[in-house]
Amino acid sequence: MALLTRAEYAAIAATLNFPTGAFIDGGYRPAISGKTFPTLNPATGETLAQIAACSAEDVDFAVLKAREAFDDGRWSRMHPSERKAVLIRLTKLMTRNARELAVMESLDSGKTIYDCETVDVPEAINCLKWHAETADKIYDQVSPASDDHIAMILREPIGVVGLVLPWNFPLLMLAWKLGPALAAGCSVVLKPAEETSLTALRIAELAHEAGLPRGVLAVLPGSGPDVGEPLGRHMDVDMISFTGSTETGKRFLRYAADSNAKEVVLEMGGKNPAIVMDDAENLDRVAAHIVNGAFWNMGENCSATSRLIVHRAVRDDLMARITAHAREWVVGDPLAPETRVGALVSEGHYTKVCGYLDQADNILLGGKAENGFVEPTIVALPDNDHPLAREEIFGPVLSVIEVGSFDEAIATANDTDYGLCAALFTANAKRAIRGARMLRAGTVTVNSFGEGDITTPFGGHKQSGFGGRDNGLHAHDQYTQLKTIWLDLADDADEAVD
Ligand SMILES: NC(=O)C1=CN([C@@H]2O[C@H](COP(=O)(O)OP(=O)(O)OC[C@H]3O[C@@H](n4cnc5c(N)ncnc54)[C@H](O)[C@@H]3O)[C@@H](O)[C@H]2O)C=CC1
Ligand code: BAL
Repeated sequence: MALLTRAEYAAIAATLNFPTGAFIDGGYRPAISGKTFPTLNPATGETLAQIAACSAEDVDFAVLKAREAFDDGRWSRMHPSERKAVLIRLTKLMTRNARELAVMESLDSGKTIYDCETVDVPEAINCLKWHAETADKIYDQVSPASDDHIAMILREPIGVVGLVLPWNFPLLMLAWKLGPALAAGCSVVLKPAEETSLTALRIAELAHEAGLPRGVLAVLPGSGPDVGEPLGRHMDVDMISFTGSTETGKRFLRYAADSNAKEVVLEMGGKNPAIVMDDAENLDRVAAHIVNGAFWNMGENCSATSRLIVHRAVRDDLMARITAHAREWVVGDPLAPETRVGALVSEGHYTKVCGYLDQADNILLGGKAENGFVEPTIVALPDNDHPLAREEIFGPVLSVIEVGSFDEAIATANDTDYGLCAALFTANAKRAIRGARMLRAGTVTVNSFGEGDITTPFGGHKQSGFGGRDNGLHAHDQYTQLKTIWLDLADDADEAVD
């Protein structure tokens, strides 16, 4: 789809109807308390809408309706091909409303319209479609039991699941989790991040227009303590799938331990290294990957390349190329199609990122921050112990650490509490494979930056991940549980029961 002009996007923005109610049992409704909270456009500070501020009583009601729906089988026992048809209809409705979703997402999050139009919306549609297609293609198993028995291993939907989402990819993270959860037949209570509730609320409406039965999907806007915690502690929620900070992720483990030992899958923070060795080829291409990895989505990305670990033999050449590429990234109005770096998601987050800029002594590029916007910034660090090398900044800030050998590069890369993604640039095939094996990360890319695609599992080692994976068929493991059914086939007359 060709991009529009800034004026055309502004005209669409002016016509948008923002959803404001919680979505429970097939329709929008106010929070039971009647309370609301504002959702802002971080690029302008303008209030877009007042949204229902849900709390524990809304969680109870949504879970009750989700449980009723699960138990009566209106979705969980619907024929898989019919579940698939409903989900495919949802993707068609999203495609029909793609432009509206892209503009809504950009206004609510500060993300660029360029990314919303070319990545977030099309990839969310593709992701839901991919999982929809699996609904009638995943088979159960029969075990190698004796001739007198048959043992079936069934994969059943786990039940009522709570999906707790971050604000950096509101629609895409929704699709990563909602696609496999609904394809598996689960009922879903979804909590968007309080900064970015709008597109999730709109998707719930489109899903019901597509034929999703009432009760199967609830969307509850509100704060972490008011909605996330009661969901995490709920005795009738079977599983939580969370994406966000490591600190909040760990809370969900405590909530589960204190309540019903529900399953918990956590996709958390990262401090992702990109290693560039002295034998890396085509440094200009390497530079383009590093810049994209560090500054795409304002660096508000769990897989962002935030540490460049570079061999000193190529450092100066590489840095010249990286700064040249980074200067091309236009910062500013998210609705202008040429913008590549929009606004940070909130004033609070902007203040946090500015606090890191204040700790940077040796800024090689950028460093300017104004009214919620931060320039792509490159900082040289003396070593890997500096706070900019250790803490997740979640802003467009790339730290550079110089090393003198392959072993030092790998050791520096692994010297972190996180283990989500890593990149390794080298022309030496043995080093590439050895390095990829030695790096403690869920995804390692060689001579590129990326997260894989919808077919490959995504999640972290160490404090970046727990309990399962998003994406690929592995995502379905989160939302299903195994059941074994043994059948005795022996002839009654021949068989003595001990
Ligand atoms: N891995 C990732 O993709 C993300 C990482 N982050 C990191 O986290 C930092 C802080 O951002 P936040 O928005 O505060 O992340 P967060 O992890 O607190 O928020 C993620 C989700 O958890 C919910 N939540 C927050 N507190 C909760 C609680 N006590 N109980 C239950 N649910 C709760 C939020 O409402 C949101 O829906 C960022 O600066 C960034 O470093 C943030 C968003 C996504
Ligand atoms: N990059 C996708 C996962 C995340 O940032 O939350």
